[in-house]
Amino acid sequence: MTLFYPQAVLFDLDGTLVDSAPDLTTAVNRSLADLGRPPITEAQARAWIGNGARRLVARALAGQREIDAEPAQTEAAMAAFFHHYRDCLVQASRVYDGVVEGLAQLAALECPMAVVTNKPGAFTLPLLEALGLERFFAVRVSGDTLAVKKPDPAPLLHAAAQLGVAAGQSLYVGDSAADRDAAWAAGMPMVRVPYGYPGDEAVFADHPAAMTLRVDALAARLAALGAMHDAV
Ligand SMILES: O=C(O)COP(=O)(O)O
Repeated sequence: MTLFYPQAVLFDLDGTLVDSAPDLTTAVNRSLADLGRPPITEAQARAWIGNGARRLVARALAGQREIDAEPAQTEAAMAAFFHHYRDCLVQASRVYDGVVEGLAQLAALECPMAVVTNKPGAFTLPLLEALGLERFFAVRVSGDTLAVKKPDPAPLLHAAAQLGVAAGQSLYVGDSAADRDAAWAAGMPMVRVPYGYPGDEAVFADHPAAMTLRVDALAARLAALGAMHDAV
């Protein structure tokens, strides 16, 4: 039997590397206020993040997760969101425990790493830079880098190709059903973090991810596996 040892590790951003829900809630609520609409709670935002900013804003306008069509004010609310989120991008957002340590250990193993997020590209690099994480990632794929976003597999396949590693030789680390479905469709093994914004827990209950691990625990396992590999 050959051990699976990933040649690259790809990471989701919101809910996996960074808890961005408080600042996303602030930006959404400032946008709703501009339109004279009532605010949402942070708990609602946590359940509605994961399919890109536009879907979050549309869900906030509709007041529910499941929506058949975008509410009429979505375009105006999105323009306001882009304005407001710039102002509060890193007020309360924080890196999850174990992330910096884990990324540093993977960097020391010379593991190529990428971020694959549904967040608009205008916010991805500024957020990573403000939190000191950008240095770890050779490749960043955002929600608007391609014409499609997760759960479509294309962003993961694009990131793996940019790193020069086959999808099946890469590992994706995420928190949501969109992450799980994108990884599955890309033929990429997935590790789920034990926190984040799963959104629809029922989906995970039916089809669990491969493993649930914090980023530091994942890095420690890969370091141990690598040492075993080298010893053979
Ligand atoms: O903007 C979002 O929906 C969050 O994006 P992510 O969880 O893919 O990082």
